[in-house]
Amino acid sequence: MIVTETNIPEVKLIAAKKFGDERGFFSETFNLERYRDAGISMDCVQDNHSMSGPVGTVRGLHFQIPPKAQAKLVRVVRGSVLDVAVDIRKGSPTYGQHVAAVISAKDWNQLYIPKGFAHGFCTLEPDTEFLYKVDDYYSPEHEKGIQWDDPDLGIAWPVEGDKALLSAKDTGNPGFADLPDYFIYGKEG
Ligand SMILES: Cc1cn([C@H]2C[C@H](O)[C@@H](COP(=O)(O)OP(=O)(O)O[C@H]3O[C@@H](C)C(=O)[C@@H](O)[C@H]3O)O2)c(=O)[nH]c1=O
Repeated sequence: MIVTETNIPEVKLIAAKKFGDERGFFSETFNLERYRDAGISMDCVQDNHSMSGPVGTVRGLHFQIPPKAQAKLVRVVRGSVLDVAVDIRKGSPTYGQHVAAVISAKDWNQLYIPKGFAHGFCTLEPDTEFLYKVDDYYSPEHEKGIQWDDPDLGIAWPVEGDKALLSAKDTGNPGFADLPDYFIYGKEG
């Protein structure tokens, strides 16, 4: 496995090893010890799997607030997405900045998103299947969203605002300027 830093050092791109043979392939997609040694410390408690039919489906930007904040390790087993992580840690040198990376079944890559980041993605292919591990349980009371296409964030989404397919919930998310200081840099836990 190869771990690469991104423009926000705490967000990491991972290339998992894939062993191909005449049957198909084998891949370790998570290994507590090895990921920890690579600086990715996650006590995962839940695995999630979503499928998005149409190209241009947008899910996000989402996060859970403390004490139910979640780190996420995301990957794609069918299709591809533009995956986005926005730094929402007040006082962070990269506050308000984001990482955007194509995560795909073909590239077999993963993105590690620590606590203190809002996360979302836009599908680039039909029927994209998105898998992710999280290190705290789903808690609707702690769940928050930010407007995915807020111009303040400057995210180059691969879909026009009026063509994106969103959940009803995600059409009503507040803008970045209205975000309370849920996370303080250095105290994300
Ligand atoms: C996230 C989640 C949802 N659900 C339920 C609630 C709801 O009825 C249904 C669909 O939920 P949502 O519309 O919130 O699903 P979705 O928009 O896919 O939410 C996800 O988006 C991505 C970008 C993330 O980063 C995730 O953390 C999560 O917020 O699934 C769970 O039971 N457990 C979960 O962990």
